[in-house]
Amino acid sequence: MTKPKVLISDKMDPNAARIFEERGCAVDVKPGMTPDELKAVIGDYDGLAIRSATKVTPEILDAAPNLKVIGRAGIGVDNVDIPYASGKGVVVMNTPFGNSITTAEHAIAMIMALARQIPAANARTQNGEWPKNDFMGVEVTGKTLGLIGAGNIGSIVASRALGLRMKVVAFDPFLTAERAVELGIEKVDLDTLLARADFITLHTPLTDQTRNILSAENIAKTKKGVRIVNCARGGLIDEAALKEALDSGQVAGAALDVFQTEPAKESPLFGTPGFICTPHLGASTTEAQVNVALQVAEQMADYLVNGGVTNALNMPSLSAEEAPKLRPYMALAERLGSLVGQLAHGNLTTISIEREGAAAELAGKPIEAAVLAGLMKQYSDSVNMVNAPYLAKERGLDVRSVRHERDGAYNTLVRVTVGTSQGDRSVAGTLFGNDNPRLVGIFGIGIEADLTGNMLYIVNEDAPGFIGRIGTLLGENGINIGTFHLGRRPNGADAGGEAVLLLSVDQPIPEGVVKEACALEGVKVVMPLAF
Ligand SMILES: NC(=O)c1ccc[n+]([C@@H]2O[C@H](COP(=O)([O-])OP(=O)(O)OC[C@H]3O[C@@H](n4cnc5c(N)ncnc54)[C@H](O)[C@@H]3O)[C@@H](O)[C@H]2O)c1
Ligand SMILES: O=C(O)CC[C@@H](O)C(=O)O
Repeated sequence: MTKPKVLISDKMDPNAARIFEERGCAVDVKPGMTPDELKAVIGDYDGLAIRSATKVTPEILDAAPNLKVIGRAGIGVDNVDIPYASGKGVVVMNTPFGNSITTAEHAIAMIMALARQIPAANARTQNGEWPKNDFMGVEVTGKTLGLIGAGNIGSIVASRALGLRMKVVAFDPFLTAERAVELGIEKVDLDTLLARADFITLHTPLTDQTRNILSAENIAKTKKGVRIVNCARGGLIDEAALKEALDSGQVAGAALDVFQTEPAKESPLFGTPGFICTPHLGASTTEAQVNVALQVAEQMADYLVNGGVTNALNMPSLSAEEAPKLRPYMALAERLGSLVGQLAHGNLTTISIEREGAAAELAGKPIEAAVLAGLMKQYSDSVNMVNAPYLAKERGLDVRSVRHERDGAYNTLVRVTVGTSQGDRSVAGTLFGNDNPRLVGIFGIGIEADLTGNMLYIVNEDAPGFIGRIGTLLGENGINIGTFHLGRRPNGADAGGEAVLLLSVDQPIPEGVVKEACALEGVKVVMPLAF
């Protein structure tokens, strides 16, 4: 088996390359490529490991037909076009905890640096000035810290600030009252935070809701002499408004690790009294970089080699332990999705995926994604488990997953039902011997078959002589029948009802033969299928 190929395109701790190699991937390390250079080589790779410098744009993704996974050694993935990657079926992962402590410590360092004006005092002292009277600081003890965003990093900042005997108030719409109590902080609305905080620190992602959360208007609501820290993302603060507020004294100090435009080689803020900055160093400690490099390489290799999914932003998680158990179910689910997609006519509006018996004990999302991949392949060639749920959503398909506790006739069963403008259509399958996907029902008719290769689905009046007629027709056209499966409606009835015939054949069935089969006496439906 050829090894999956991974490209590390940003500066990353060497442990990443070591782990990739140990886990069975071939790895190239090429930090600092231009977008054109990356575009020229990305087609060769199955995985791309990045930090923040590489921008994964639609143009790069279009040039990457083999790419299966992008791994961000860090938290923020704003340098990856995730919707576009999802549309291309590429998994995007990050390492959400590896650098949180380090970044929280950077925020605390910024708070202390602002409180005691350490950078300016350092520069002037080293300049030989000894400016002892110019740097009157403030204590942080007893002061109020306003956290905007109390997730991983925000809550670590809170714990350190409480250790420094600060009071902590937090604005975060997703912070529960219980979690606030657990953290020892007070949950408040944004205006209250702005009015009460002596120091404000930002720890949210950059979203439409958080962009310019510290706007001119909101900065005007702060306590006069507030000090502001941003170690999250540029764009959370209106930099022009911050400059004005520093000049007017509304804001006594501001410390930015991140800027609206990076690298920030120039800014009106540079040189402003009370302003300090670092070049996006929040995650830059040896410990954090080893953590994120190890994690990203482990996660990506796990996906490329074993199919395990951890910390993906566009796909449900799946442990390397679960992956082998789920693999035969994925094959079953994809074939059922494909079958129902090929058989159902009319406008598909809903799809329900039911799991019974052993299947009910497994993670539902990957099975759902595999059914959708099988179904959506009828509409597009480039569908896989990653992009199928997005494509289904785009088409307005209402997807439901149902887990039944009850025991049925099979010890494991997956049933897929699509709602169409012509009514519901349902197919069901099981695993034989734990890993052999097998169809056990079409549209309520019990029929057992492997879903494989080229097949022919026929519904006919259940009357003597039909099997001979279809056999003769295929034989006369040189088409060899591999397997032959029969079922009748209603299940267990005698002759005279409706029969279903599912044949596997050794070659695709020409259209002319399909037409001739349609013309046979008693035939209601003939459909060639392919798996
Ligand atoms: N400077 C660096 O080098 C560096 C390093 C790591 C992370 N980061 C950045 O730090 C930020 C926080 O990371 P994290 O790991 O704590 O993320 P997280 O997802 O754990 O926490 C983010 C928090 O923001 C909250 N939030 C979302 N929208 C909000 C809104 N409109 N108002 C208030 N709160 C809102 C969420 O509820 C969540 O609790 C991210 O932007 C990340 O990219 C920067
Ligand atoms: O990789 C870095 O140096 C920055 C990482 C940081 O911005 C993140 O979001 O994890």
